[in-house]
Amino acid sequence: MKSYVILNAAMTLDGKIATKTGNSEISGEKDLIRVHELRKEVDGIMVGINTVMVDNPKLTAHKVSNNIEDNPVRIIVDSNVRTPLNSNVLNDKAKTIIAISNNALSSGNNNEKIEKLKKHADVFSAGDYPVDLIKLLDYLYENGIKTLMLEGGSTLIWAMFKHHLIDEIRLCVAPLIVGGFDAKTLVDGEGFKTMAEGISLKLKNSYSLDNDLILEYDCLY
Ligand SMILES: NC(=O)C1=CN([C@@H]2O[C@H](COP(=O)(O)OP(=O)(O)OC[C@H]3O[C@@H](n4cnc5c(N)ncnc54)[C@H](O)[C@@H]3O)[C@@H](O)[C@H]2O)C=CC1
Ligand SMILES: Nc1nc(O)c(N)c(N[C@@H]2O[C@H](COP(=O)(O)O)[C@@H](O)[C@H]2O)n1
Repeated sequence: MKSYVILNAAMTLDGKIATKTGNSEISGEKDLIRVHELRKEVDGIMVGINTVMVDNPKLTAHKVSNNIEDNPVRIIVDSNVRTPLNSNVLNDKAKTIIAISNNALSSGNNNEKIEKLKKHADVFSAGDYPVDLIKLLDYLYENGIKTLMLEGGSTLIWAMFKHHLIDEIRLCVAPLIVGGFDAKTLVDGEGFKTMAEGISLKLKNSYSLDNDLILEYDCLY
């Protein structure tokens, strides 16, 4: 069994989830409240290590609650043990799991960093390289994370789609165009070769929040 995964992200009308400089402040205040209500509902929230390095997010429900018990378990997918020790995700506001690769664990080069991380987080290793997402989701489910919010970024979202691990999408489309070859889109990675291989979606809800459009889809596999 694996966790039920909800991908939540904000993108510009031209499909970017950050500008070429990594600025990702896209959606309006009402959408951010929606995001934090969702964080409060789910058991876990997962991001890739680049998101931690670029945004230094807290990944708590801080806009809607000060109660630590409302915060989801934070999961960082970090094959090479790059999580900075002063990251907000290592604060005491919620439990954190750092998922690393078996290669990073067995090389011996990261022992000191892993010991330091273990003072603030659980460290779980799966897959030689990169992190085996299927094993990770099994582990999360077995450890009580039945619902998991995936917040990004583009590389991790691609890997999760490639393995058919995303069940639902909640997307905020903001009325903005930023362009840029180097600006991250909702899904990057190597991509599928044909439309036939693409993930089919079923639109199940759409509504406006001030100037933002919220789209909700089920993934059909
Ligand atoms: N607008 C929005 O809703 C959001 C925007 N962002 C933006 O996304 C950008 C970061 O996205 P990316 O650079 O694509 O990085 P990412 O956050 O997706 O992290 C990717 C990294 O995760 C690690 N990783 C470990 N195992 C992996 C696996 N099995 N598959 C894939 N990756 C694995 C790799 O080191 C990989 O480089 C930032 O600029 C951030 O601001 C991030 C979250 C939400
Ligand atoms: N849905 C959404 N809309 C935006 O406008 C955003 N900027 C994001 N970004 C995500 O939120 C993280 C910051 O979270 P904290 O408030 O620090 O907990 C950021 O890293 C993105 O994951 N999302």
